[in-house]
Amino acid sequence: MDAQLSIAKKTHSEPFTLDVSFTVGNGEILGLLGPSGCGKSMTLKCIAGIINPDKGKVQLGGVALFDGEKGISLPTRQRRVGYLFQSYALFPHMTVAANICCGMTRMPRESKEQYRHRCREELHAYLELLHMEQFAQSYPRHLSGGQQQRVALARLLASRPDAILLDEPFSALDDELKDSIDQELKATLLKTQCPVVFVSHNAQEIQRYCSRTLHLVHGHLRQEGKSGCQQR
Ligand SMILES: Nc1ncnc2c1ncn2[C@@H]1O[C@H](COP(=O)(O)OP(=O)(O)OP(=O)(O)O)[C@@H](O)[C@H]1O
Repeated sequence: MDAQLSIAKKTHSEPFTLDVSFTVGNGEILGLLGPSGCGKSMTLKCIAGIINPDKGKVQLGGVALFDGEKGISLPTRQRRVGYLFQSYALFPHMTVAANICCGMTRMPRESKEQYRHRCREELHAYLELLHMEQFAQSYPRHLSGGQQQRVALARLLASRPDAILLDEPFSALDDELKDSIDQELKATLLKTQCPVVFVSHNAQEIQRYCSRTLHLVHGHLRQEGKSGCQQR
């Protein structure tokens, strides 16, 4: 995935400009690290199509999702980009299981019975991966912030997107839980063979997951460096 984004926004205090350019390979987890307000979420929103940059391009698998010069801007739903919002955006009237399964639109449909069987298997695998087995029939309003965050992550993975954008995916989880899901979740992300952008203000978290880190300061990339951990 290639992203070149340029955007200027008027805020209440001072104008904010974002100017970033980066490439993420298939099966690569790229870290985007920076303090609050530096433009991390705005970068992801431009890729997902929630806001349009003023200029630039976003290419995914040879398809132009956005091209300012050519006037291309695919609607969010056509981009096949899985975006884990900071607010989780779960469907309140659906159980945890239904929230996860409703994302499974790309599951092969050989027969109705096989499809159901595969959905059940995947649902179980994601619930187990994220330590949420006992909450399958719960509703989001009965879950803690950290539990809702894990459901949103499971739903994103279940949707088999072509690119994955994670905005502070562990902000609501305690350290013990983070440690216990770390390795398997990283392996799951790598197995998707998608480009993954992992946004955080926590350098240790980025180091654990990412092979490469971009540092964002006031909307501009400062430097690019190895984070010191092996990706595979
Ligand atoms: N829709 C918008 N219109 C105008 N300004 C915006 C808009 N969205 C964000 N901003 C401003 O752009 C800047 C970057 O915001 P962004 O949400 O990308 O920060 P962030 O790095 O993700 O921070 P955090 O870690 O706190 O979520 C901030 O100064 C913010 O006030």
